[in-house]
Amino acid sequence: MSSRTLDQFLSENLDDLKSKGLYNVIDPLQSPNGPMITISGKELINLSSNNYLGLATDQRLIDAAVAAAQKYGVGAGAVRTINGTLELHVRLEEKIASFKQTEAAIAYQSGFNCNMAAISAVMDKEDAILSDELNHASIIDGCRLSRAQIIRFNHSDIDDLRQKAKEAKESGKYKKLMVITDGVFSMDGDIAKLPEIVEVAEEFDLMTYVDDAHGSGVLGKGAGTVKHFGLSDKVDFQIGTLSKAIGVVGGYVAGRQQLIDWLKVRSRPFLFSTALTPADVAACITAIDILQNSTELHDKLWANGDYLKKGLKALGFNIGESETPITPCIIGDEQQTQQFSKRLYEEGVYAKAIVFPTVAKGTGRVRNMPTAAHTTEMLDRALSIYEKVGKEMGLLK
Ligand SMILES: Cc1ncc(COP(=O)(O)O)c(C=O)c1O
Repeated sequence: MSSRTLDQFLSENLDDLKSKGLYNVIDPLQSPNGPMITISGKELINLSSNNYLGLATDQRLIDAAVAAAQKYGVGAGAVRTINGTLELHVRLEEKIASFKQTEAAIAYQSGFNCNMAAISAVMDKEDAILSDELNHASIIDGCRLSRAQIIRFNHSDIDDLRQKAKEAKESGKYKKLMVITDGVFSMDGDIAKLPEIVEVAEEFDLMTYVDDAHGSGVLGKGAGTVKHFGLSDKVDFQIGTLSKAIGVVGGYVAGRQQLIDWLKVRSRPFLFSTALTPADVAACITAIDILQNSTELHDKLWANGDYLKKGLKALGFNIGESETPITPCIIGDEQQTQQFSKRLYEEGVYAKAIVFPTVAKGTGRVRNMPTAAHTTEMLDRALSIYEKVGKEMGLLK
């Protein structure tokens, strides 16, 4: 018998979400998550995946995954510290460290897990964290879990960060201070002002933590935002995901050997959750190998990003201030944004509407994620659908 309290809680809250149009219905894919996808039998141009380089469907990764599953089986069998560490995990961590130009690295089961793990292994209730107000949910949850004081600074506002860092330092209330930022902000495609953030960190002795989920594989010729700015020896924690440009699943911290040694004995998802599967790990190693040996996919991604941006701008859409291939198409009104995304879908483009509370009220947008796997024909077709729907809805002249 189910609890009446639970039933009441769920009905009330589900009804509330549905009445506000905030209940997210999930459309399962009937195809791989490539540049074209199939949903409910309908073929669509996919502009909503984080598979930036097209590696999620790359045959070289698939072959590596199959070979690893045949050699090691489908599961790691235990947590890393019992006997779930296969030689493949060690190779992956060495590979990440060489990719990121750090002394060492540690891999986790997801990027989300990684932020929960790393922040709480180092920070505690006597500490404070300066966190960009637009940081990802996993950073926010990792900060909360650590029980440190969270001090939010205005998005990419270095004066605000400096002022708050100064106050925190001079208050004498905290043992350790850390500044955390995304490397690339996924809703607008803007890049964190890392050189200035590092300067403030040096001034007030802050640890530096950069979550480069959307910058790895994309900036710094693939090595990420920290490399893009030449700051590999200035950032303490370089976080990344293996699920976006790398195309598989997992997350990691790259940094100094001592930091990684500490995370291996103190970060709870490493100690208490089963290791990444052999197939995932082998595919990740192959992906990083590809990125280290060629910039072809990276260059294609940027070329496609520029092409889509120019096309949308020429049509008259507001594409914001993105500095990366992420291309928002800002509509404003929430309902109109939802309607726009729905019409794009009907015409053959899958581009999700992103509205409040994920972004500020009145800045609803359809977010486009071009990838290296899109062809010019696909992008041209998407642009002509944008034009048709934009005109039909009175969004374009
Ligand atoms: C900045 C940031 N960090 C972490 C994550 C979580 O990564 P994963 O999907 O690998 O768990 C995401 C994913 O959306 C992200 O955007």
